Amino acid sequence: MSAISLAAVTKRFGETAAVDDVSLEIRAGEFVALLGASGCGKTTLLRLIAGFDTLSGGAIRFDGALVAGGGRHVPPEDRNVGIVFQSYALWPHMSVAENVGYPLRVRRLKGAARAGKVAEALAAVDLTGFEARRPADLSGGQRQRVALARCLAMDPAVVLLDEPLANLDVNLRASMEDTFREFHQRTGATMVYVTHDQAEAMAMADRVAVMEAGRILQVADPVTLYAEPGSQQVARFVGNGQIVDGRILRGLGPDRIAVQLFGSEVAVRCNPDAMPAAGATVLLCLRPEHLEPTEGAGFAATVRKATFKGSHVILDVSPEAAPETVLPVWAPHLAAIGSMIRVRAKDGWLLPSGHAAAVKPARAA
Ligand SMILES: Nc1ncnc2c1ncn2[C@@H]1O[C@H](COP(=O)(O)OP(=O)(O)OP(=O)(O)O)[C@@H](O)[C@H]1O
Repeated sequence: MSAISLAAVTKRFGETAAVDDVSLEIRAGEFVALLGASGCGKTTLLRLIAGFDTLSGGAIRFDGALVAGGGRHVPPEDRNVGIVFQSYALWPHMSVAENVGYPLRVRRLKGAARAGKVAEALAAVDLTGFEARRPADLSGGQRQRVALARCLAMDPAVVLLDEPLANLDVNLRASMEDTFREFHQRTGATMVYVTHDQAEAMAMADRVAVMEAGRILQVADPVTLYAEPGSQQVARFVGNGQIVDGRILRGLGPDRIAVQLFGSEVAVRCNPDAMPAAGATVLLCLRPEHLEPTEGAGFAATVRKATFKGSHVILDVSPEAAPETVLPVWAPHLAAIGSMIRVRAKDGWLLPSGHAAAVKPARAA
């Protein structure tokens, strides 16, 4: 395994900066997901790490050794990087065992040593017994596991994965997520995983880097990213957070603050270093599970839509105080469309605004 250091990495195609001044330290053995919408630059960044493209600026280091930048470009085959693509890239005329053994053959590993490594790699992805099959006689998930085994057989220090589950159906994706996690635990390889699917990134990665327009907006572990998004873009992209206006009433503690929301008072979490002053208008991120129907205090809202989800119901409601806003609410029961209910916000996250003034927590009465 190798630590990867990206320092002010930039890649321009003509006028477009596909990757724009990206700096990121990936620890040896870490599993990092690059997450973003189509065209945000994640594949380009992966290609730069692999060595398929040259940098326009910045530097890339593996374990402190410069592999790209400052006029230097170590070619892909000398970076000890394994790559798994969306399209599997298997040889159709070769058997499973030949496909997995091919890079070892190129490295001139022979006989029992090669066969041993192939068997070990196939066992790791649960494909023992499939050695003689051709790729055409495998399912999509099995083909992707062959591609993973081929990568594993090389003992790469770094594994790069470019949307490897994009061609698979929903059920297979879930079982492949387990396969990737096990692969990571087993090999201890440093992994960089490109995806536009936030659930996939959150399920597998140690840290997720959210990208937009060639830049990293935020990099954090999945729990922090979900609970404490640093910007509106991240809040919306991760977990479909709704952004609403509120007004600061008073501080409640080092990281809690009372906010007026649709005419009712709610206590929300906030960054202790970015407490806005009382009276300030702020933006809150609310997720469906932060909201619940209530008989008591809360804000009045009209039910626009009710969707049964099995374990729970999602009610789309519009607050009376902001009829154009639609908020999904996690509810235990269905409610009639058009009915008026009361909704309580039991949690929420105050989005950092960047120009905050301190507000003192209220004294205990
Ligand atoms: N070889 C190229 N020549 C010109 N522009 C390119 C080239 N490769 C990528 N781009 C542009 O750079 C930007 C980032 O592309 P990239 O493929 O890295 O995005 P992505 O986030 O991986 O998207 P997707 O998920 O659709 O693959 C896009 O605007 C794309 O059109």
